[in-house]
Amino acid sequence: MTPLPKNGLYAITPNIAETALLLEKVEQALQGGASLLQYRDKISTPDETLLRAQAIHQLCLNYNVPLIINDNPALALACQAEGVHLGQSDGSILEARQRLGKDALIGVTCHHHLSLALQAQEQGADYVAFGRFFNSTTKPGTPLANLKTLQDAKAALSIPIVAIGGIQHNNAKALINQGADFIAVVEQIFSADNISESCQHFSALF
Ligand SMILES: Cc1ncc(COP(=O)(O)OP(=O)(O)O)c(N)n1
Ligand SMILES: Cc1ncsc1CCOP(=O)(O)O
Ligand SMILES: [Mg+2]
Repeated sequence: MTPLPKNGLYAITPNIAETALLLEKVEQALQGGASLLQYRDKISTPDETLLRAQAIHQLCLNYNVPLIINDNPALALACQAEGVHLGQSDGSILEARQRLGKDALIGVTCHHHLSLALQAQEQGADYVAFGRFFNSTTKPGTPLANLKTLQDAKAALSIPIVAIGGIQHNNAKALINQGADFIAVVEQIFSADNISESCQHFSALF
């Protein structure tokens, strides 16, 4: 099991129909220094998803980067990923913990609510995620968090804090300064002409 790093860039995969292209882009993100990777896929069939998750996990192992599976503890177990990310409607932390074991990394979406984060921490989450912080084309319309959310969270929580949503090279530093241990990014990484370079720019902010 690759452990959770202290901080850094958390790369999250976009929906990409072609598996070879997805894997190529994931490898470029790993080469660019992403310290955590989430496989998030809202378009593939369960069979495709398993094959992709296994291939992505092999890449992550090569770079010593933990793989987090979005939404789906069963898939995390099947591909032996390091963990799972749960939204507020994606099932309980307790169930995921029972399924994946004590060493699994479990992350939880808390939008802009410190109360949800405190609850998640109490229930054994390994990190909490706040956001979106800015306009996001990947997931528009989710509730907005702000810098005060991060400051309050930093003061109240002992587990790592992830910031997500519309994060770009020019707005990430403020989030890190206010307490984000990880910045989670889809678009500005995976739509870049040079994915590795984009990751290097983000990683250099830590
Ligand atoms: C690191 C991170 N933070 C938040 C989310 C969003 O999770 P969720 O609210 O379940 O929404 P979907 O991603 O499933 O659409 C995330 N995936 N990762
Ligand atoms: C999954 C998710 N949850 C809140 S915003 C978001 C999308 C983040 O993607 P981007 O970095 O492209 O805004
Ligand atoms: Mg989800």
